[in-house]
Amino acid sequence: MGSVDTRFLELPAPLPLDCGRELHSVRVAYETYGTLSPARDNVILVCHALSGDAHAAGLSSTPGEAGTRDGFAAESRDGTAGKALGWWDGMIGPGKAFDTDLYYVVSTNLLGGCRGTTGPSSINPETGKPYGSDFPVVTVADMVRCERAFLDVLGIERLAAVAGGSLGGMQALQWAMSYPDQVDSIVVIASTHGLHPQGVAWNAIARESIMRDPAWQDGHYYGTGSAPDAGMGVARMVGHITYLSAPALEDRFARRLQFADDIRYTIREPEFEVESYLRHQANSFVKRFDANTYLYLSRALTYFDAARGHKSLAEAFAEVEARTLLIAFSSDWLYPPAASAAIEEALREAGKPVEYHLIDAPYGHDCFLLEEARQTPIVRRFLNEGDHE
Ligand SMILES: CC(=O)SCCNC(=O)CCNC(=O)[C@H](O)C(C)(C)COP(=O)(O)OP(=O)(O)OC[C@H]1O[C@@H](n2cnc3c(N)ncnc32)[C@H](O)[C@@H]1OP(=O)(O)O
Ligand SMILES: N[C@@H](CCO)C(=O)O
Repeated sequence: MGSVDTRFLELPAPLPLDCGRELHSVRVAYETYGTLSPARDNVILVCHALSGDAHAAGLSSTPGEAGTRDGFAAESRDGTAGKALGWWDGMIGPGKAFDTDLYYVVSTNLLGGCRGTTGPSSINPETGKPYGSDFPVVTVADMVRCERAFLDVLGIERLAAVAGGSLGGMQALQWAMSYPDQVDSIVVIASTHGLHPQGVAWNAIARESIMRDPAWQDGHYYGTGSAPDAGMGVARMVGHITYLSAPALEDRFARRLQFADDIRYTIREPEFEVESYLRHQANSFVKRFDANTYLYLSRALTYFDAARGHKSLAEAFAEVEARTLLIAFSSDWLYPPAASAAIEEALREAGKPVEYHLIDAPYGHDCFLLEEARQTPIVRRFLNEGDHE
């Protein structure tokens, strides 16, 4: 893809939210890849998961600029100094799953984010100070409403597809329910119609860890010189473990010790390799992510329940017009294959076109970021079939 710029756009009108409040002066960070067709009918919206951002593909030409908090560094998945590779670079580009020779791929930072789109670290126009915990609680439906309003500004009415993994997959499902006549297809990967109680519980532990850090200061830590990095580091450790699988950890770390071939009788040192790995994940995360955004996004993904307000999931899908592609991974216990199977069953019951693929892979939930080669032919064929309908 080469170098890509993150751009920013202000929504022209206030954004109404599920909680009853409105957000004024909403800014959206976004990137685009490929060429918009004259008929504007080749647009794929890519939605990111918890810790992603608008930079989905290519090398960021403006590293760090998408972040709104001082000190955020653009992340590099390949160690390319100063230029970060997008989080789904293996899936977006010429000849890739989301083929930029054919499609105009649009990626935004979601509402509530901390990488350029309005979120808790943004300035509240009413006070002139960062919102902090005064930011309204947002839902997946609010994120999708924000994406709809953003696309309106670009003059894009209809989407060839909406795609995403995890929380991104929830957004894709929500698109098909909120705007059924504006979406041709959805690609829902490693996602769910509603997180199971164990997933809700792990998210609750992560949020508690942030909120119990005294540096959180009831959510108003911006400009105080301290931030709940300790709490958020622990939150990421918890979260990161839920994104992996027990066999993957066994295979990669076993019970190997970090420094010596024997224990040291310490409680503070990360003696096991897996402990050291977790600390590294925590330390790199706090440099690039805002704790309040973590709280709000974690809340939004636990609230998501496609069947809420309906008698059944099938009834919730009654208005859906999009073709649906579901992909799940055998080792993903957080967003388990059973959830994708339940979505498939409900869509079939509602008489909607759907296909479900279960990929046997060992890396847990993060498979959607790692198993790009095996997702690619499935996604390409699915999108190609839609083009010929
Ligand atoms: C989904 C979205 O919308 S975007 C969000 C996607 N990005 C993220 O989630 C970022 C954090 N997550 C990850 O890195 C995920 O594991 C993945 C799936 C994206 C990448 O997986 P992998 O490439 O397998 O990375 P891995 O888990 O091995 O971590 C590698 C890092 O751990 C470090 N590491 C490995 N072993 C150890 C150890 N024993 N001690 C300390 N550090 C260690 C490596 O040095 C490397 O550091 P670096 O990232 O600073 O270069
Ligand atoms: N590793 C991903 C998984 C969340 O679903 C993230 O941090 O966004």
